[in-house]
Amino acid sequence: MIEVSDLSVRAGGVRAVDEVSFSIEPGRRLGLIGESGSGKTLTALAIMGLLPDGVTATGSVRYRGDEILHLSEHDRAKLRGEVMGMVFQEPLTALNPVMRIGEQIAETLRIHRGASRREGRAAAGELLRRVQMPDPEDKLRSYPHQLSGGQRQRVVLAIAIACSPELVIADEPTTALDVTVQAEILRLLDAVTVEQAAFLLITHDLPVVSSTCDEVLVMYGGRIVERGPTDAVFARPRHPYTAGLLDALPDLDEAAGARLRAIPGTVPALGAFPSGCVFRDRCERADGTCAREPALTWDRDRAAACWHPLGGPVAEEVVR
Ligand SMILES: Nc1ncnc2c1ncn2[C@@H]1O[C@H](COP(=O)(O)OP(=O)(O)OP(=O)(O)O)[C@@H](O)[C@H]1O
Repeated sequence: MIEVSDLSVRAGGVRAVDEVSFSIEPGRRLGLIGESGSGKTLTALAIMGLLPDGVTATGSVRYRGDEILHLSEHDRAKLRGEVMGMVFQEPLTALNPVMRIGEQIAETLRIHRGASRREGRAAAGELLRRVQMPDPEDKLRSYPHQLSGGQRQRVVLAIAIACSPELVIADEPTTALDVTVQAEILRLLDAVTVEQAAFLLITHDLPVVSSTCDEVLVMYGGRIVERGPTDAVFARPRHPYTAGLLDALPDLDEAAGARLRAIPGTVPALGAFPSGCVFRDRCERADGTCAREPALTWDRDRAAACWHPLGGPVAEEVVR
């Protein structure tokens, strides 16, 4: 459906994305991973037609066979609403600070679907329910600053899926959120994009890719250095960079029989832990001695870890 061929992006005099090619088929979930600065965001922005001034793209991006990379801004904006939706890292920058939530969602439907004011408002309420916003009718009248970060990201998601796009791109959709709502937003993204056609997830979070994506692309220095079915790439990484990324994760098999390894220097975050993480309001250590919050429990049959947001891992243990 979306075919990217030899896409290069020049930013600040350098080729930040270097002849990248891949396609996203309907119904597929593609993970784009790689270290900071490897070119993931610029790749997504080039697909969306949202590159900042002075940043230029060459190569080809095709939608249903038609070249879209160099369409006029007017045509790109139309495609963005109708065919592609994007969820950004920081929801505040994606929302208009002086416009009520309901109007922002309804505006998308008015522009792209020709909805009347009333229809737009009714649909906005329904979309807020779909993204599981608490008190959706009240929230329609709120301004972005009156919502929490997680609630704002739900609004961005509602706008992104308002016109049932064929592709949803999410760029680090949970990085800016409190750790306690990250898992919830990811579950929601997963659920709403199941109903959509294709999903491109940009993240540093390998466990999330592992549990969400069918295929994965690994970027390094602007190039794709490895690609393939997620299970195969994670089980047998061929590129040393991918192997290095995977090595940075705690090993659950090891954990089943021994103490878990702490990752030196990492701030505990969802991204540092394997899939199957469950966030609780309070720590759920087996012996019940830890009352810190928030805390993380993962794979409770085999291992559990507690951490404090400022102090790093405070305890790691095997639960038998
Ligand atoms: N507007 C810009 N002008 C100049 N250079 C830019 C611009 N935007 C990005 N770059 C540079 O392009 C390179 C790729 O940036 P990009 O944001 O795509 O990386 P990324 O892989 O998404 O990183 P992160 O995971 O930190 O978001 C980086 O070196 C970045 O500094």
